[in-house]
Amino acid sequence: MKSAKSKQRLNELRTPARSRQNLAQGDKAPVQVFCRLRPMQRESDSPCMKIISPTTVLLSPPAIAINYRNETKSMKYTFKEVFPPETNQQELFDRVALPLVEGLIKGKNGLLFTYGVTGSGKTFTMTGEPQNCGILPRCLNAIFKTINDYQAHKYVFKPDNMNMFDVQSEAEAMLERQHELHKFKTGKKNNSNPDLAMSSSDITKVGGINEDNQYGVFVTYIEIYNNSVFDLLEDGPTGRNLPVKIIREDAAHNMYVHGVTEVETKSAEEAFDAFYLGLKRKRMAHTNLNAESSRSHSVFTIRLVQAPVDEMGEAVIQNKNVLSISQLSLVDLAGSERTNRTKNTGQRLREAGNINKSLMTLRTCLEALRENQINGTNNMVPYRESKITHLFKNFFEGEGQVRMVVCANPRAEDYDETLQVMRFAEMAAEVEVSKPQVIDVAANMGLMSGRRKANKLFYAARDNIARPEAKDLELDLGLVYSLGPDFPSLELNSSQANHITKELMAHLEMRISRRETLKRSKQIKDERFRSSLLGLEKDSMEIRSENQSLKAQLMDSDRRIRALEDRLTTTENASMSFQRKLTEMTEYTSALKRELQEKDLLLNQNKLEKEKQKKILERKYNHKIAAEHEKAKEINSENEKLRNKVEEKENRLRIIDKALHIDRGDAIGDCQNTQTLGPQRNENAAQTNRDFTPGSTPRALPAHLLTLFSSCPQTRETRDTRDNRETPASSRRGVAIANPRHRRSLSADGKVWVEHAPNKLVPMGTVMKPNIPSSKVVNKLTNVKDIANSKTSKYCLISQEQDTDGELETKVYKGDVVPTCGGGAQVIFNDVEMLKQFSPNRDRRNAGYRTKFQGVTRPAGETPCRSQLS
Ligand SMILES: Nc1ncnc2c1ncn2[C@@H]1O[C@H](COP(=O)(O)OP(=O)(O)OP(=O)(O)O)[C@@H](O)[C@H]1O
Repeated sequence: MKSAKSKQRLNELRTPARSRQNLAQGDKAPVQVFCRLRPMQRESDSPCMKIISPTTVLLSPPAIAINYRNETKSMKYTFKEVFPPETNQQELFDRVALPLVEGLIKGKNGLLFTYGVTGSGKTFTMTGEPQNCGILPRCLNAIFKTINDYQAHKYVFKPDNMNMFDVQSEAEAMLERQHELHKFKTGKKNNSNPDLAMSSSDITKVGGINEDNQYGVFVTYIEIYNNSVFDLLEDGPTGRNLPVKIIREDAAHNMYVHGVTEVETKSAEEAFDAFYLGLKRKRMAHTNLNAESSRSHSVFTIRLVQAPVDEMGEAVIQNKNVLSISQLSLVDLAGSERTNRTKNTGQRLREAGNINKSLMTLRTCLEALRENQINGTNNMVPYRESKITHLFKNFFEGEGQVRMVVCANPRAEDYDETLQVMRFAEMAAEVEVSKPQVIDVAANMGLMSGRRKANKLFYAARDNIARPEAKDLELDLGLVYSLGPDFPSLELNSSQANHITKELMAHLEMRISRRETLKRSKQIKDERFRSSLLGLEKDSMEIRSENQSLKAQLMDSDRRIRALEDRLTTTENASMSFQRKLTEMTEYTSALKRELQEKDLLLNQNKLEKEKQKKILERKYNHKIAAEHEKAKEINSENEKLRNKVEEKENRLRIIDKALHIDRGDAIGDCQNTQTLGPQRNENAAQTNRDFTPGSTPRALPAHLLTLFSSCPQTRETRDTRDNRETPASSRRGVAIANPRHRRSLSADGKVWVEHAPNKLVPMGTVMKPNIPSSKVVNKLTNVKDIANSKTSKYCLISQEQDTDGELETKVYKGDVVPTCGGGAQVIFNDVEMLKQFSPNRDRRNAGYRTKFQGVTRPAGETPCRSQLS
């Protein structure tokens, strides 16, 4: 029951934005609008603004103004305060921002805008220049100078990512610090800009700090660009690649950027580091008006977390509900220039459109708010239409100090834009926001003030009490142990001074009772101290053992790290050597590739050359083949002619044969030689003549042999026989008759042969030729004497041809040489030997190098020629 009550009470103590309804009417304050005029750039420039009082400016339309005809009247605009061009940064800070810093320290929210045309000095006012810092660095310096002695250790306060904070114990915070230290060692970059450093004498210290609190400072830096929110402090990619953040409402209905990086900073320098890191990432675009014109709104927020220390004045109370969180948002708005004036196009135009739209929404929101406040209406204010208004909705709807510095460039060229700015400023100044309320959480919890100081003094006394010089030490222990006010005056100067005795008695009694109270209090404290000492001792022992185990872990980790480092070195060496090899191999491969390409090229060239040659040869051979075809045709026609002639001759021979049969007796009688022959021989001759059919031999003869026949000298009788079939018997005397008696073995008859081998023969190799012992070999029968002489009696013609299967066929035509009456000779062919040779591969059955005889005709009783294998 008690805990529920205390919880409720703690919830009440928190300082979220409260709704306006809960606040009294008197708790409102108008938005404070200041005006700062920047110096003129050129002396030749004519101004359109004049300061007529410390709070008023006069804006006069110059002749170049767009609305010159409509607005010829000069207008007065009143501000909380007007700062002339010569106002320095410190003055401005003191007047405008210092109260916000004071409010922040006291737990109040604050919002400060700089608003104005591009180049009017917004960034100069907010950030400033090197050695001439603006509001932002001065705020940071002032905050840290003020809270410096009262800062909590880092990570005691930890953002819970829902716009609130957790409170961690000292041990947890220490662990995180160690973790960070390790991270820092392994390469954290320093973004600090020394130019922002200020001499400590220039830094203002704010009063009114609650010394019984501990403080933590957190900064965020966001950019609103093209109506999207980007976290400028987020680790990772820069520029447009940053992820877009969304605005959300926390449990206390405060708006915040969800997932934004909140950096805890312990000094102004650390905060500058964060600021410069964000600044680096900020988009700066160039326009025709200003080479460094900011195209986005940037919001730098400082959140101050404070929590009361416990009753001992030492550690922060470990309860997130007692935290007080205040924030100061410093907003540098983008320039409010007209787009047509800046000559923007494309992306720039879109940016300018978004900038103008968001500023317009700001204006619309403020107008609607003012309308509601003046008329008591409850019209919807379109905060959500732009990110900037959505984010700061609480300042207008809830509570907080809102201030605006309107920056103005008094030159005439800026009149039109400045006029708009002035109107906006005038309107904004009429808007009221609720004053922030501060609740003293510690007082509500029953904690005495001065705890921290007492604790400090206690430690100082404890440290110094043992020293010899301690007796001279003046310790202000009054706050801690006091027996009340000093003794009253005890001088007894008369007997009627009883009242003095009474006073003394009363005083002494009071002191005695006070002493008793202090004694009791001391006893209680002693008890508590003892128990807490025990607790501490216990904690200390735990910490010691934990420390030892952590040390062991650390050593182990160190060992592992060293081993990993060794491995890494080895791997790196190996990797380098592989890299070298890889490079070599790559070079080698590329050399080989080059070689291959060259070879391919050569090959292709050769191929092309060959193709060319082939085509040339084809053309050549096609010509030749065509010529050969022509020749073959001619030969065929020649053959045809010869065949006709042969047929003609055959016919004649048949006629002769007939005639011979009819007039056999006469014919024999006409021939003298035949008279000596017996009837048997005549019969043989007749038989021979019968065997020798006119058609057989000539048909088997090749063409050139027919030529031989025709080339043989012919007798008148034969000519007559050919010419006249009915030639008388006496006239047929000269017809040569073959004598078959001379036919002997083809190889052993001992006769003289004429071996006619017209062509160069293919060496037969495996074939045994017939044995012809005495022969005369001729290639051409040009001389008749070769055959028509007394010795030669046999003729043999050897021819080689290819058969239809492409096999070599050797034919030996044999015949008897019979002298003719006219002194010539005729050959009577009576035998043909045909030798065919087959390749063993052609027919397995013929394997063994057999030679076949085909179509061999030979006279009876003769030994056939033998072919042998070689
Ligand atoms: N009060 C001043 N005193 C001296 N110089 C000033 C003052 N105000 C502005 N300037 C100078 O004017 C220039 C433009 O100022 P600044 O960049 O602050 O303009 P801006 O309004 O922020 O422009 P943008 O909207 O483009 O960001 C700067 O070089 C700055 O030094």
